Amino acid sequence: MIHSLSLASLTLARGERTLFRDLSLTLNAGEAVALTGANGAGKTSLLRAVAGFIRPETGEVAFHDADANAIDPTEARARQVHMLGHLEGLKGARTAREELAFQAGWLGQVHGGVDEAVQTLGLRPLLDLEVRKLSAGQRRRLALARLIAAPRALWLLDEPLSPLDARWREAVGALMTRHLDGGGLILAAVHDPLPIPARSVDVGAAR
Ligand SMILES: Nc1ncnc2c1ncn2[C@@H]1O[C@H](COP(=O)(O)OP(=O)(O)OP(=O)(O)O)[C@@H](O)[C@H]1O
Repeated sequence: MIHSLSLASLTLARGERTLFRDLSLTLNAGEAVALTGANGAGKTSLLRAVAGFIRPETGEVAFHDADANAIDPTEARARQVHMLGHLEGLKGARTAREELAFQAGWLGQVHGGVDEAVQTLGLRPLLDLEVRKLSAGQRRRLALARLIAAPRALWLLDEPLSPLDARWREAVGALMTRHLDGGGLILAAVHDPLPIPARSVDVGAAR
């Protein structure tokens, strides 16, 4: 299981533009880091680089287990990392129930995981609605279900709380705390502080 994530001297560019240079960061089991910075600073791009969707110009993303052995990045990303982006990866024409079943099949749910996610995220009244008919906050809760249904060590979350109301921010905060208490890791791009203790890293400062 991933016990630490390290970013060493990462430089990221999109097109002609360098977003940031030489960003280094270590995240250990039980810790959360909040990536901050202005619009366009590169927070989402950094999450995507950790997830393996963008190749850095320089530097390295490495995953280690509890014995400090390197985990093959492809293996780590395929089985031990959740990336939850703005677009959430949901299909509008599916019902919430179909979406949950699809996600669970795709990601490999634990026994009873979907039921637990439905319960924890208050999804029961939404199950027969098409995803496109859900509000932004309801859709986000549906997207967050995969974190419960198919547990993985490292959560990469892009503004996870932004569409949620106070009640669900608190509930997702409790979910994050439980994840960290169980040895999980959270790297989240945010504009507002996370409702859990987290180190802040200003992506915009690494220029
Ligand atoms: N696919 C892409 N091709 C080219 N440029 C891109 C691409 N995706 C993002 N960018 C550019 O990279 C820069 C950083 O974008 P990114 O989404 O990482 O910023 P961010 O810090 O997450 O911003 P925000 O706070 O607005 O979400 C932006 O200038 C954006 O236009």
